[in-house]
This record gives sequence, C-alpha cells and structure tokens, in this order.
Amino acid sequence: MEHEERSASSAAYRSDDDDGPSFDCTNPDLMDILLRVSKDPEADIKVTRKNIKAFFLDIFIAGTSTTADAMVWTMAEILNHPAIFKRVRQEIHDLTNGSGNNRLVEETDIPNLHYLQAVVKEALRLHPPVMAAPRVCREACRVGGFDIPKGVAVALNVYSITRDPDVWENPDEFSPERFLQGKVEKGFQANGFAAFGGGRRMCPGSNLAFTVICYAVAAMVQCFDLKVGNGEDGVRMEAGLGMTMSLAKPLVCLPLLQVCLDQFQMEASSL
Ligand code: HEM
Repeated sequence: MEHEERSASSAAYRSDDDDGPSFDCTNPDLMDILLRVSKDPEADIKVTRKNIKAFFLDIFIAGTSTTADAMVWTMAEILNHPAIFKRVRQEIHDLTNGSGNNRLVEETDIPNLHYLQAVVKEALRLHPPVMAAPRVCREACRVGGFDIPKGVAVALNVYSITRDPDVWENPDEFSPERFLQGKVEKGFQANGFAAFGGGRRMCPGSNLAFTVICYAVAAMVQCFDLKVGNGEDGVRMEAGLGMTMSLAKPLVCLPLLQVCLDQFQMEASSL
C-alpha cells in the first residue's frame, strides 16, 4: 500500500538515475531498506536502482510459479493416494485437537508435522519444478567420461538426479515414508535430493518455499475434502512444458468444507 501511495503521489521514479522523493518510513520493508541504502553515500556496497529492480525481478521469477507448482504437485499426489491424504489429516488432527481445544493448523506447527514434511519432500523429489541448474565450468574437468573444457556452460539435470535408481529405491513411486526412515533426512542436499540445486548457488529461497508449501497443503488438507473435478478417476500426472515443470492440465477440484471443528464455527460467528 505504501508503495502504491509512493508511486501514485510521485511521478518521481522516472529513470534509473532519478533519486525519487525522500520518504520517512517508520516500518520499513525490504524495498524501503534497499532504496535507503542506494541513497547512502557512506554505504560499504553501492546498490543501484538497477540492482534493486534486478533483485526483485529475480525473486518474483524464481519464487512464485516454482512454489505454486510444488503445491499443485503435492496436492495432486495426495489426491491420487487417499491413504496418504488421510494420514496427513490425522497427523494435523492429532496436533491441533487436544483438551477440548480445536484449532486451525499454524505455521509454527510445521516442524512437528513430520509426515506432512515427508510428503512435500517426496512431491518435490518426484516433480522438481526447476528441472535443471545451470553452471559454467571454472576449469577443465572430466565428468562421467566426458571432457568438459573450461568456460563451457553445463546444466545439472535435477529431474534425473532426483529419480536416480542408484540412489532411490523404486524411484518413480510416490513414497513419503522414504523420508521418515532417516536415510535421507540429513538436509535437502543429501543423497540426491536436488530439487533446490546444491552447493553455493543452491536456492536461497528453499526454507521459505518449503514452509509456504507445507503450510498451504496442511491448511487445505485440514479444512477441505477435495473432489477431483476432471470427470476422470484421479488426477492425471502428465507434466507440461514451461519455464517450470507444472501439471500439463490444471488441477481442478471441488473443495467441500470439512466441518468437524466446532470452535472454528464459533470463532467465525463471533466475527
Ligand atoms: C518450490 C520452490 C522452489 C524451487 C523448487 C526452487 C528451485 C531452485 C533451483 C533448482 C535453483 C538453482 C540452484 C542451483 O543452481 O544449484 C534455484 C535458484 C534460485 N532460487 Fe529457487 N526454488 C524455489 C523457490 C524459491 C523462492 C521462494 C525464492 C525466493 C523468494 C527463490 C529464489 C531463488 C534464487 C534467487 C535463485 C538463484 C540463486 C543463485 O543463482 O545464486 N527460489 N531455485
């Protein structure tokens, strides 16, 4: 809102060289802070307005459809596996219902929802929204019998790493339990889990994305029964073509409110 006001009240940010108006912001967000730094002659690192634009563009491109795709794949998998859906709901129920106190799942519950986390990891493993991670070789090397000269651009095939049969038992099977057995629990990069890339260029948004996906899936599973609306038996899992890997056909569901939580009704009626 503040940004809207700022841009509406000023024709100020006209070009990359334009400093724009000065503003007093008592509760700065990331944009405010970066704009402030860009105007600070004493700043250790010079941040230009071009840098700021590129940064926000990066975040939007890298962080939006990737996260949305991962949510859709996760929901699609659990709709096709009703027993898994039921187990996720039961885990949430066990945590949020106690001593006569029913409540909606919260973000802070996620560390305690181990099965839900395993489900999201398994969906990311089988359907990594970013299928390749680009690199440029800093020195000549030999990989898998191929000589790669210095300076050549290569891409890590995330999709085939996360389905590598040498690493994953029954790699094409949706089996969240594999993440509960402790074998692949040590961090996202362990044992071929490459959905967020790896090394120093690994996705910086992985924790944020993982939390957002878990929270959204948990809320949907807790509150709704979902009837797949394509007239077919289950969700078709073909992937489409695009910047990120998404379902070829949109996931269409009819959400039926799962009203088992009396307290929610009381809260809603008191609003
Ligand atoms: C499910 C969601 C996401 C997936 C699957 C994903 C996946 C990836 C992958 C595979 C890479 C390349 C890593 C590498 O080269 O080793 C990457 C890079 C990146 N991601 Fe994500 N990402 C997700 C969400 C996000 C979010 C929410 C943000 C920011 C808010 C974000 C920001 C970035 C940025 C800035 C890079 C470039 C990092 C660099 O080149 O140093 N991503 N992501």
